[in-house]
Amino acid sequence: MEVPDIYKHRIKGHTSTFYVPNFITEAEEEYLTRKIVESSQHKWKNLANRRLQLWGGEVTPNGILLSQPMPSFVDKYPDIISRLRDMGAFQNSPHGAPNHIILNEYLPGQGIMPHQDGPRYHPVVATISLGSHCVFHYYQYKTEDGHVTKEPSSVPDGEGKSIDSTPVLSVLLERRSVVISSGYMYTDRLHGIQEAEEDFINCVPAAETPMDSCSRFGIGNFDLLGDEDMKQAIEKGEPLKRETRYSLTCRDVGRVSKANHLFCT
Ligand SMILES: O=C(O)CCC(=O)C(=O)O
Ligand SMILES: [Fe+2]
Repeated sequence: MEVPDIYKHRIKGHTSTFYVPNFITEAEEEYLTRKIVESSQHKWKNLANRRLQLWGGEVTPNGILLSQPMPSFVDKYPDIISRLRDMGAFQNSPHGAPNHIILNEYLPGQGIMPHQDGPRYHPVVATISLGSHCVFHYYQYKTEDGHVTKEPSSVPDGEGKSIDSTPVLSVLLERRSVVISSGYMYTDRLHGIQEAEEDFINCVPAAETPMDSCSRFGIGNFDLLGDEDMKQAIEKGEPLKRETRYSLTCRDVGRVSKANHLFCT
């Protein structure tokens, strides 16, 4: 499979966010999904509204990865790790490629609250979607006087800050796609997925909405979408029904410990 060049896939108006449709093939999606569905129950961690698995090891509260081998279905077939490395998604990260993956499972109706992934990771995350689309929203904090922040880094660490409920960017994540969030989108913005069984993409062309002049239909990546049927459904204003979705959120942890020897790489 030809490796995509990340810079061709930048979301207009957002210098540090990239969207690549069909990052993995249908056969790879089917294989990966089967491996996930067949994985043993004890690998899952159950949260209140979704469950997840950690691949590549656990990260300590101090931000050290207690490294474990990745499953072969992310570094042999399909070799997602090398594909991400080769496309340049992690070109400035300590290892040039992800060494840790959080797999999330969402049933229709499940989502994730707006949050930041925090300083334990190098500020880039590549999120691959399997099985279903979803709509990924990025948000900004309000300042203490209630206004939104204009400049990246103008608000310190987000704890306790209130969040502006109007997204700064919404991205439709098709199944088999990857979205890459880096730079200020990682360090200064939040991201989340609303709890919904179907998604209604706003059909008002953004030229008529003041929020973001670069987005069409309320999403910033309409022009980058790969699935013509989905584009037509959006143009017709049809709701997009969610199925069970698996997300592979790939990250690079700078500090790694193997076999109980702590060292920095
Ligand atoms: O599932 C997703 O697409 C996002 C998950 C996420 O934000 C996270 O695991 O930190
Ligand atoms: Fe996250």
